[in-house]
Amino acid sequence: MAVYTDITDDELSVFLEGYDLGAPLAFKGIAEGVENSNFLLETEKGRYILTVYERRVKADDLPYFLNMLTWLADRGFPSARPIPDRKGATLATLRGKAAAIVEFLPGLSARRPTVAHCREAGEGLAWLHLAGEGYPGRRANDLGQTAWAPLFAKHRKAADDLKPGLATTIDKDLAQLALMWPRTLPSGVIHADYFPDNVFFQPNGKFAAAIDFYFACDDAYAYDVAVTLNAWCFEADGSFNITAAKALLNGYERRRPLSPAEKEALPILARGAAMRFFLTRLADWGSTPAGALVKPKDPLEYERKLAVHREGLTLFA
Ligand SMILES: Nc1ncnc2c1ncn2[C@@H]1O[C@H](COP(=O)(O)OP(=O)(O)O)[C@@H](O)[C@H]1O
Ligand SMILES: N[C@@H](CCOP(=O)(O)O)C(=O)O
Repeated sequence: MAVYTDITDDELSVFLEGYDLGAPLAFKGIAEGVENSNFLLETEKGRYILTVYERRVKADDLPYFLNMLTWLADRGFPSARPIPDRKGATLATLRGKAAAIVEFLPGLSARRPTVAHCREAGEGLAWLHLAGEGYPGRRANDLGQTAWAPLFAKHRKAADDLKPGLATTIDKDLAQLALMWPRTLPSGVIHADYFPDNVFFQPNGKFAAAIDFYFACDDAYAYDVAVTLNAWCFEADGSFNITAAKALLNGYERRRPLSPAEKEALPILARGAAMRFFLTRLADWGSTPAGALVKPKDPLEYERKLAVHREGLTLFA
């Protein structure tokens, strides 16, 4: 359960006095998620999500994320609009930690994404990329390719503990990725964590919304597509579902056609994207705060995806 910070009823009432949202009617912690503490908040004015930022989210980055959410919502993209307090600020402090209230978005995530979900998710991602164009905020991808080797250096032992000999394999992967990484692809605002739990669908299966923009940054659009392919198109048995992948790409291209260079780069981008999530999961393995009741995500799931990409993918005939 991702509730690291507990908020009492009194604290909530005092906090809400700063907003024009009326009195609280219901307030409960949300089990899903791993990064921040999230609460479902119902007030006399409506339903909201209260987030207390923890762990990886740097306070200095919060204006970038919150202003982006406002930017996207202003352009009609279905992301959660931040709610300003009575002074117009969207960033607040609660229990000494940064916090924000955002709009509650209806919709359900797909626990077992189908090919149709993949197509819709792909289209939603392209919509997000287009809606982000012109956003004036800048944030480098601090989990981009150049960050991987230094991150892995701190966790080599954990890798060998998980699977003897894995550290040497990862070293070789990192060297190849550094040599082959594309650096001139079209770039802009990317979500960078567009996993099934961060995408909502309407009851008719249509794309409804995207949440959890706290890894968003400037990077190649096709890298975001690669992160998404990895997150949505692998089967439980570890095989890559090419039909789902083609549907995802087809959905994406309904709104934003990929250039030949982007298509050509997808296999190496997908390998790098698998490395990125393997590494953060490896770093989290065993370092989850006591009492948070959060189950760390399995690094080996991404090590298996990495192994598939080592063999190379054929996405376009
Ligand atoms: N704007 C929102 N509208 C509706 N539900 C939300 C919203 N934001 C978060 N949630 C709920 O909270 C859960 C955790 O949110 P998320 O941002 O993914 O957390 P974390 O950053 O900790 O991973 C989501 O799975 C979803 O159920
Ligand atoms: N998607 C990442 C972990 C981040 O979790 P989220 O709940 O913020 O999406 C992973 O699977 O490793």
